Amino acid sequence: MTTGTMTGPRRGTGPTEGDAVLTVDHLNVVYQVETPVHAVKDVSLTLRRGEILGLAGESGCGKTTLAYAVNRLHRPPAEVTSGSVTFHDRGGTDIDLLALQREELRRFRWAKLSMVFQGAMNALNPVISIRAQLEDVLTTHEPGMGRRERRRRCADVLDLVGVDPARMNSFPHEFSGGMRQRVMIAMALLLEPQVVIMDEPTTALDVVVQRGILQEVLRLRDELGYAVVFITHDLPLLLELSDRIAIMLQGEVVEYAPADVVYERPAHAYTRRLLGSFPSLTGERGAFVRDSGSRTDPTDPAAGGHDDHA
Ligand SMILES: Nc1ncnc2c1ncn2[C@@H]1O[C@H](COP(=O)(O)OP(=O)(O)OP(=O)(O)O)[C@@H](O)[C@H]1O
Repeated sequence: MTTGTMTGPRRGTGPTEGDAVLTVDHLNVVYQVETPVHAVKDVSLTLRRGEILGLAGESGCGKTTLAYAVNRLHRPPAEVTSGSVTFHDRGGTDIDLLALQREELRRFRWAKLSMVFQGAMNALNPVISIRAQLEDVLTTHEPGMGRRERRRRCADVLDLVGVDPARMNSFPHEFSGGMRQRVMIAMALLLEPQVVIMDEPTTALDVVVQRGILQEVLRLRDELGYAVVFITHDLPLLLELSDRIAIMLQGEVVEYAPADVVYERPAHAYTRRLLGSFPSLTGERGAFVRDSGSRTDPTDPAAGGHDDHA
């Protein structure tokens, strides 16, 4: 699915070289089934602080397997057979993610690195209020936080993603899909992580709602400084959003470069084929997520504002 026309790729204004927050080094993941599937092959990537890294490639190329392994969410038969994943914490400590024990991992996830999954809007518990679900994350990770502060943090984070905090006591079914997805993004930002992995976070939503949410993710990235690994089939969208893009093919990263370089001088034949398969990249070009300013006009549905209230 594409999100319509565009003006071109983002040009390198991203974070400076060297300030890495996450390093994936020669990572290999194999599904140990009867005929083993080598789903991630020798992948090396560096995510810089505050960077948006787009990960694209056709269905089955290993994007989700890679994202899960990075966050240690993979389950058997998936096995990391070699390589390393290092998180470079803000305080200067390096954390070997593949070596974390269960309790350390529990503390790490959401707090330092959070993930918004495919179809995440359906991950909310329908019979528990939004407030209770957000507060639950805070109670688990910040047990010392007082009730009033918890409530304030939940309200703040909902406000950040464009959900009226006055609706905090509502249940997920009272929200539209777009608003539920905003709540999931709020949850992912609740503990102010340094990295957010978004795996097809908005593909279930219509194009206008999708753009509104992604504009928000970009604006918040500028405000809060987290880095994003953004996974989608939608290459035109990735070109708009990302500082750098990695293209995967059959488990391997075959192209890894700034968005404008991928667009203008793709090195790999597969990238050229992929670019050619999106008419919006070769036809007339229109609005551009990044060019629409920090906040969209909520009264202008074409601008992808907050028109997805339930
Ligand atoms: N449980 C499993 N057992 C065996 N093979 C699997 C399993 N899960 C995934 N695979 C295989 O691993 C490869 C990578 O799958 P993965 O879901 O990571 O790809 P993807 O790029 O995220 O696809 P999509 O875009 O459709 O989500 C595919 O060949 C898939 O068939």
